Amino acid sequence: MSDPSRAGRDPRRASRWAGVVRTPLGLAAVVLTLALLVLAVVAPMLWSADASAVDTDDILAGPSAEHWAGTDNLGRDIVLRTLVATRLSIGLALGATAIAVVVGLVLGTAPLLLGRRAGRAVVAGVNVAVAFPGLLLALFFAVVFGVGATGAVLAVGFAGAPSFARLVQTLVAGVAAHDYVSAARVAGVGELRILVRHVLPNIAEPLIVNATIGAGSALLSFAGLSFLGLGVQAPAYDWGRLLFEGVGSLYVNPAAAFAPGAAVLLAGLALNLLGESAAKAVGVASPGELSVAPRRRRAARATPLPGPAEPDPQADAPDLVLDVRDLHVGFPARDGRVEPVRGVTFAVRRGEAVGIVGESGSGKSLTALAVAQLLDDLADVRAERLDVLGEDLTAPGGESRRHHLGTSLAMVFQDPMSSFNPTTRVGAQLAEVARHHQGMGRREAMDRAVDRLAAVRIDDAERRVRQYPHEFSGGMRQRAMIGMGLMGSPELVIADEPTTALDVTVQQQVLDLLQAIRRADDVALVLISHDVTVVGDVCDRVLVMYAGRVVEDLPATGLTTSARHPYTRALVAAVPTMDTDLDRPLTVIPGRPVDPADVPVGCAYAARCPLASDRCRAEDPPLAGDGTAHRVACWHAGDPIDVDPGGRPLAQVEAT
Ligand SMILES: Nc1ncnc2c1ncn2[C@@H]1O[C@H](COP(=O)(O)OP(=O)(O)OP(=O)(O)O)[C@@H](O)[C@H]1O
Repeated sequence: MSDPSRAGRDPRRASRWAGVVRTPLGLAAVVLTLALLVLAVVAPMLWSADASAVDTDDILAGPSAEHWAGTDNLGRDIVLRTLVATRLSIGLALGATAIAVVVGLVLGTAPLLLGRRAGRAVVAGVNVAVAFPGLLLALFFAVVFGVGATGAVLAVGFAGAPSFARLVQTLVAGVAAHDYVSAARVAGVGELRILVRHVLPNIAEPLIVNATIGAGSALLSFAGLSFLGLGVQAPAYDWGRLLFEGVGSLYVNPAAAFAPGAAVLLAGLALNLLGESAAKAVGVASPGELSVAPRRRRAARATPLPGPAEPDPQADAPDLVLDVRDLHVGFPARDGRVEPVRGVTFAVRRGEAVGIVGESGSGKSLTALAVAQLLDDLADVRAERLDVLGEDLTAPGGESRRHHLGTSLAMVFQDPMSSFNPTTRVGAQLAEVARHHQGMGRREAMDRAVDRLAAVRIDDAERRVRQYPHEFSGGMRQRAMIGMGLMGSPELVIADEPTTALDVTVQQQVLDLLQAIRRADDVALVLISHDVTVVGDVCDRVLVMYAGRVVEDLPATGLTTSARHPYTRALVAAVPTMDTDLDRPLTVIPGRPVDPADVPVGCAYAARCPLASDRCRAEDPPLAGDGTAHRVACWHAGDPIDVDPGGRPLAQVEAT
């Protein structure tokens, strides 16, 4: 019987690497590199003695049948010496590359592991170092570490480290922005473990490719250092040293410099071509194609705001899982600061399903990310209160908070493809949560993963846990993501557009699943969507967001009948129903959503609102309750809107 774990091994990865030899250039590079490595091993064994044999009768001889590249000033054969020098030359280059990669990895991953300030200092230091030409740095370090082979290895290694550090920073930042890293953070997994388990495996390929190219450059740097007399010292010799000696007799025997020069050229070319071919085959960027590192994501802690903001009327309920008051999320911008979330207040009770709707850019996701502590470290999160499952996120938290939220808060992201680490089997990713938080052993955690996959209605869960994410369909991946949330005992599930990326046929399955989980264990659900119908069907209550604020908070059942804010009414009117006259253009909300960098005075919706008055353009209405659970922020809440015979607000018809 075949081993299912083997069956699940990612075959695409291996075949990508095999693609290196499918191009003539790649094949030539592989053959040349292998030949070099073989030579490095066998040449000193075969010809070391002959290459050192002094022949005072035949010094500085030109090329001949016996000595193809002539002899040096002690009558030693140049070709043999060049062949024997392969081992030291390649060895030194690989040693220096290893140093560059290790130091680069330490510096490149530091921003992820260290705090914001220290991380930035490291990034700044690396940026300054990258600005210096590599050879200049190598010369500087060669002087610092002293003349000789060891000093040269350290010099070339440290000189190459900044560009590797920059590369690693870029790669780490790219991977750290993926949802599976966010998911691991929500699960309370520490940064070091995230780095080892999720980040490093996903940057290994580009790192190997770039290290190969780096080895080619190191080889050239060595030749340069030895040529300048700063590298390998006699009686040892590498290609650079031979070049140095050959140049001394250039006018007597030019071939003495040509042979080691050609070796450096060939070896450098082989390694560079190999790296470039691998980059193309594997589909990663080589150093020249890499851009400046994008920002990484790390939990931005909320700063307490002085109160008081008017609480959600149900904030006094004893069973709150979420109590958010006056939440602001800002980012540094060119002209100071933009604030896409501008004072959001709401509460969610145990077992309650609350939907958040609004057009793109209204601040829905930022609100959810602030609650899950997943915002970029540049985000400035302020709140009068930000209590999640009884944990005060405006206060510093420790391991126990991480543990509590890791098992009680689950996050489901929009893109099921990026929600899982592509290099790790699904079961192992689910099991990580149980092993980390519940202290389960490998077997027990895997059993639970199987159980949870079965709970989210994935057939043949025993086999599926051993598969990689790409072997799952989109809908299955999304269900598996929900299954990951169920590895602990969640009390709150935050789902950010969980069905947007899915086929319509599986959307309903995922929504049904969320409903079933909620009902079975009295789990609270915050469902973010731009689809009013989805939220209306699934949730008990709906928060309507506009320009970073909640403009209406109403029971889901009242969405079509008792919405009072003109924006909510417009959102509902924009959804086609069975009665919609399909011969007429569909209703749209005129104008554009507000740019967070340019929020107008007064009500942000005024410019698009058919009811807008002078007061609306001057004063921003507060989110006020009417004694029931219904809250609305509008000076004209519930006023009739003149409509045309098709039910479209007249102001909107004019504008469209
Ligand atoms: N890191 C950031 N820096 C600056 N602005 C940001 C950042 N992240 C988000 N924004 C801005 O904040 C606003 C709200 O973003 P958010 O993702 O919360 O919107 P949303 O309502 O969830 O929209 P969508 O439905 O498109 O996801 C957007 O205008 C966005 O451009």
